[in-house]
Amino acid sequence: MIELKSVAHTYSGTQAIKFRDWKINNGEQWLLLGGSGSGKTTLLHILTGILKPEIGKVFIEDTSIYELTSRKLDQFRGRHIGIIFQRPHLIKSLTIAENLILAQTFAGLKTDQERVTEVLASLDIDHKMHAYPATLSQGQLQRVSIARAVVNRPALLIADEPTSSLDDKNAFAVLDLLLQQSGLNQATLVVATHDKRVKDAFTNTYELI
Ligand SMILES: Nc1ncnc2c1ncn2[C@@H]1O[C@H](COP(=O)(O)OP(=O)(O)OP(=O)(O)O)[C@@H](O)[C@H]1O
Repeated sequence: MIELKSVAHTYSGTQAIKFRDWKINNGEQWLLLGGSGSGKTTLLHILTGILKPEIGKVFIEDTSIYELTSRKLDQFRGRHIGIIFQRPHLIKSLTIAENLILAQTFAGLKTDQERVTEVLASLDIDHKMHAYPATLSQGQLQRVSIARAVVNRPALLIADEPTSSLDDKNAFAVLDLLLQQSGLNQATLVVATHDKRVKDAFTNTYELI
């Protein structure tokens, strides 16, 4: 379960952004909606352990994440949170498989080549396992970044604007993959977007105003 309790944040020189309490049960799929400047990125950073809110608490699987030491929080993030950015951030000098193995190592986990192959196969991209990122298409890179996000079986899978730069066909294809992967890996899914096209795919919505 993921819980946001009495969270608010103030950047220096700006008004406080207050976030409604939010309880997400395991396996649920949520849309985080909000217009430009409403605080979506701020909230994603708070949820993913990147930004400690000025006040309030964030619990992931009973751990109050901002009470961890920074080293423990880094490992916790690697193990329990998978993030998919709008554009894939892969290491160019490593192959696709090596990029996924690095994600395991960063999380303090043992290298598990079988899991890497399994995840790449579930996204139909295992044939590119030994290729370098520069040789893949954008759509293929997007699938690899989903694979990297789920490789450690995170409790929470977060996607930040995964569809807004895509045409209708590709936007729905990426959305299908996210929903499918969150189901396969029993991960809670939060998709942050201002892309109203994806609204119907979710029953749960947390809206920032
Ligand atoms: N580092 C910062 N310093 C000061 N103010 C900031 C900082 N980051 C964000 N803000 C302000 O906090 C508010 C929320 O910003 P945030 O980036 O979370 O919004 P958003 O919903 O993600 O917007 P968008 O959809 O345009 O990316 C905005 O008013 C923004 O100007």
